[in-house]
Amino acid sequence: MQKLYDEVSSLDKRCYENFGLSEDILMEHAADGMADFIKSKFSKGSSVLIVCGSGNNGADGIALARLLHPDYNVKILHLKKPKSDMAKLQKKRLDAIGLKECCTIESCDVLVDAIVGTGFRGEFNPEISSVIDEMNNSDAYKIACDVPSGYKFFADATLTMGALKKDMYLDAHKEYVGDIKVIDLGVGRDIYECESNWNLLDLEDLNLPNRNKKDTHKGSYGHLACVVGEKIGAGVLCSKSALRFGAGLVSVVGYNTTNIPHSIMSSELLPKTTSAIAIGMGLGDSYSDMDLKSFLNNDYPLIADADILHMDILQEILKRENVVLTPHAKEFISVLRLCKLADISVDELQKNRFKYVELFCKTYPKVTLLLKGANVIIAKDDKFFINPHGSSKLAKGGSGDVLSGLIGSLLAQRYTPLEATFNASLAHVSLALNYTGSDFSLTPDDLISQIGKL
Ligand SMILES: NC(=O)C1=CN([C@@H]2O[C@H](COP(=O)(O)OP(=O)(O)OC[C@H]3O[C@@H](n4cnc5c(N)ncnc54)[C@H](O)[C@@H]3O)[C@@H](O)[C@H]2O)[C@H](O)CC1
Ligand SMILES: [K+]
Repeated sequence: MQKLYDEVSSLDKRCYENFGLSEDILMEHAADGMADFIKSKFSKGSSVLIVCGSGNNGADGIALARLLHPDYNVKILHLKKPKSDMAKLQKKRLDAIGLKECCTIESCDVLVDAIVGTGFRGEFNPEISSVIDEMNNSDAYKIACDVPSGYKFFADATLTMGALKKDMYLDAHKEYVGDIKVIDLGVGRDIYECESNWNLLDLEDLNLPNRNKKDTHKGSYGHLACVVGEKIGAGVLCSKSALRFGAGLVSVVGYNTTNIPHSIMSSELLPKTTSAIAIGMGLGDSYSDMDLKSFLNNDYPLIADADILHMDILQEILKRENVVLTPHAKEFISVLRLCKLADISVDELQKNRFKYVELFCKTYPKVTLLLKGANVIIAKDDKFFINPHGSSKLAKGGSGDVLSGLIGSLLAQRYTPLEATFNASLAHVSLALNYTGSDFSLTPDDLISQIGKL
């Protein structure tokens, strides 16, 4: 797990004040980290074009040019005259060793975007936009210094300074960042970083269910009751995934339980041995609120997904102690509307995913939320996690039902709601990563059949 930050200038300040490391020292380490990265990937003599802006992001780029010259065929393009004190200082140092400047985006092996970093505001003017378009059309290996400029530069790798920035994990930014690597700035990351409520999940954080105890039986692993309605297929996918992920027993529950697999049980009412409930997937609108209340008149841990996220009964669900909500963007705006927290468009949500998740969690601190997306957000109270390992392979009907089953299974096996949710989410993305077929071909059944190989 790695920490994520809204901003790192306060962390830089700690370096100046607590460790006697000046801005200059931090910048030299930033440039050195980028130089090491390039040296590890490209042999001496490779051509490197560095495009610089006028602030400290540009200054990082100018320092990089000095460190690579003359072993590499370095060219520098100043889009604007150096303006910040550090950019002026770095330019003076570079001028002292003499380096060719160029004025167009020439063909090169490595192209470094040091136009703007965290100081970017507003929009680019057409001139800079067209340079970035040219850079994007280059065949070079593309490196973003700190962050891709304005999230318009398509990087193969983003070399980010000091610590991970939350903004890099906004869904829309996933196209631009490429592989992300943190560069240490003169002190180890553990020393540079301070507390943060936001964390990035690593695949290694996955904690799978275990069967280490020998004297057990199916009841030891819980019983998930999956309340199904009109579209039975969704409930079946959820149930099959839950059973495969270790729940001792799984039942589909409701009025429509025909044609279900032999391994799944069925009943009209909640089974007595129920230890967790999954509700919402394929529910349709055939149940009255009274019917639904009969499934909710208990305090079992519960995962709510899909159709139920649009229903008034959600208010009742949110009062429960151990509840997990797994909306996608459209469902989350419905949840926010039902809760009278915000009436917003999907677009507004996607631009401000972190803010609206924080708003929801502040109002419902007992609820665990998983907001689906290119980068999944998992949150409870003041703890926030981003799972960035999902891929477009998962963009298919039924993937979410499998995820609900994984969460429900862990809830039934008595993981806490937060643990159940982030472990299920990590398992879900791992299933897609492990799938060896073509990207477009993954089906929910493929996901379920991979569970046994985790
Ligand atoms: N710990 C760290 O992350 C460190 C980061 N470093 C680098 O410093 C930059 C941030 O530098 P700063 O000077 O604050 O800002 P920028 O260079 O990103 O941008 C300011 C620069 O850009 C111009 N500008 C702003 N908006 C626009 C716009 N819409 N169009 C055109 N130009 C724009 C503005 O006029 C300024 O001139 C960080 O990203 C790192 O790369 C340090 O190296 C040390 C530690
Ligand atoms: K940049």
